[in-house]
Parts: sequence; structure tokens; C-alpha cells
Amino acid sequence: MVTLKAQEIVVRLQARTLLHGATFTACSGEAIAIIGPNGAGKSTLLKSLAGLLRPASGSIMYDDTPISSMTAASRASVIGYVPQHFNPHWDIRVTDLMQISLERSRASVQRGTLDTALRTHDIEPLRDRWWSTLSGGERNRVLLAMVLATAPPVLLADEPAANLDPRCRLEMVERLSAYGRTALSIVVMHDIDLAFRYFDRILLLNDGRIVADGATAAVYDAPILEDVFGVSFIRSQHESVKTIHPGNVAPTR
Ligand SMILES: Nc1ncnc2c1ncn2[C@@H]1O[C@H](COP(=O)(O)OP(=O)(O)OP(=O)(O)O)[C@@H](O)[C@H]1O
Repeated sequence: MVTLKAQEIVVRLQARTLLHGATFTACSGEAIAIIGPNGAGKSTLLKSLAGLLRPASGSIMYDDTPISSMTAASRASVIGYVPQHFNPHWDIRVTDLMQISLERSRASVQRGTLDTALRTHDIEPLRDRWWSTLSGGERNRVLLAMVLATAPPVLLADEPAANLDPRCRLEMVERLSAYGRTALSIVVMHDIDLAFRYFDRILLLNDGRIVADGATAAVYDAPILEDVFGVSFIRSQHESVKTIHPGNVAPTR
């Protein structure tokens, strides 16, 4: 059981304040979606949680340890981060990327571990492909596999389902939310409908502030969604599945 706790974190870059005192606590067993309009600060919050951005003030604790005091290697062993964009410095095969990822997370990688990881994460058919030849969606799948193969207690993923076709998108979102129910996953989601369908808790960001944080069912009905996104939402329910889709642009904007 692990806890990730952000306390009043403020992030400033180039004289701009991107996060204005974000506070929340997340624990093992939670599948959390971060949603919000473009520029709300979702990636900034995720990078801060991953220890890639140092807040100007406030603290981020992994259990009782400030993540700012952890080495990059120890952070990487407990927090898996799937970035929005990734490009290796040189071209590399998928199998070598997976091998490097596994070796970084374990003292020794036993024979067979790599093959198992490629199979488990459904990227076996891509194993001999060069990174430069992969489509955007294939790259997203490999990136997620690289991180999941190391089984981190905390998974942070920044819009990993972008570029994916509907089936792959559903599979990936299912995988990310399921991972949170055994470990902890915090995922930036642009697809509001999938965020509400698959995740248990929603963090809504606007202008660098967490403006709603609660159980999915509670945030689903909250009028603040309309205020923040500036659209009307059409909510509907078929059997037990609730959906939410943008209707019209709100006239006040
Ligand atoms: N290095 C930087 N210097 C100055 N401003 C930055 C920097 N990086 C990001 N920003 C700004 O900070 C704000 C938040 O950016 P962030 O990428 O966290 O938003 P986001 O919610 O993830 O957006 P999107 O949905 O478009 O991906 C944006 O206005 C962005 O332009």
C-alpha cells in the first residue's frame, strides 16, 4: 500500500504560475483520471508528481519520503511515467527498449522475462521493429508496455490513448484503470467520456487549480464541468453505462 501526497504545490516556469497550490492524496487501489481544458496544467501536475518538475513551493511525498529527496533511479523504480511525447535519442528496436526498461527496474533480467513482457503487453508482433518505423498508436502501446513491464507501485500516464483507434483506445484505457485497482494509476485523459466510464475518481483542473476532486459519480453530475469546459454536456445512461458527450458551445463564452 503506497500513498502519493501533493500538498499546496506551486509550479512556476518563466515567470508564469502554472499550478497554484494543488493539494490531493492518492492511495494504492485508486484509478484516477485528470481532466481539464487545454492548458489547465494537467501535464504540469503529472510531471511534478513524477519528480520531473520541481515545485517552487509545497511538497510531494511518496509515503513518508519527499520525492525531491529521491534519486532519479529510486524514483523511477516506484513511479512509472508515460510521457505525452517521447523520442529516443537514436533509433532503436522495440525489443531493446523493453530490455533497457526491464534492466533499469531489476538487478538482473532473467531469460524469458523479456519474451513474457512482450507477450503480456501485446507488443510481440512489434518486437523487431525500429522505433522510427512505428505509427503514433504503436509508439503509445510500446511506451505503456515499457512502463507496465516494470510493475511500478505508481503509474502516471499523460494522455496515452491519443492516436489510438477505438479498439486499442478502449483496451488501453481498460488496462490503465485496471492497473490502478491493484497499484495506483493517475492518467491525464482528454476523452471525458472514457474518463468517466473507466476511472473511479476524477480530478478536474482549470487554470492551474484543482476545482473538483471526487468520486466519478459525483463529478459526473456536477455543473462545474459545463463552467470549466464552456460547453453543455449531454449525459445519458444505457443499462448501467453512463456516457457524457459535449453538446453545444456555451453561449456565454
Ligand atoms: N516551459 C514552459 N514555460 C512557460 N509556460 C509553460 C511551459 N510549459 C507549459 N507552459 C504553459 O503552462 C500551461 C499548462 O500547461 P500543461 O501542458 O500543463 O497543460 P495541459 O492541461 O496538460 O494542456 P493540454 O491539454 O493542452 O495538453 C499552458 O498554458 C502552457 O502553455
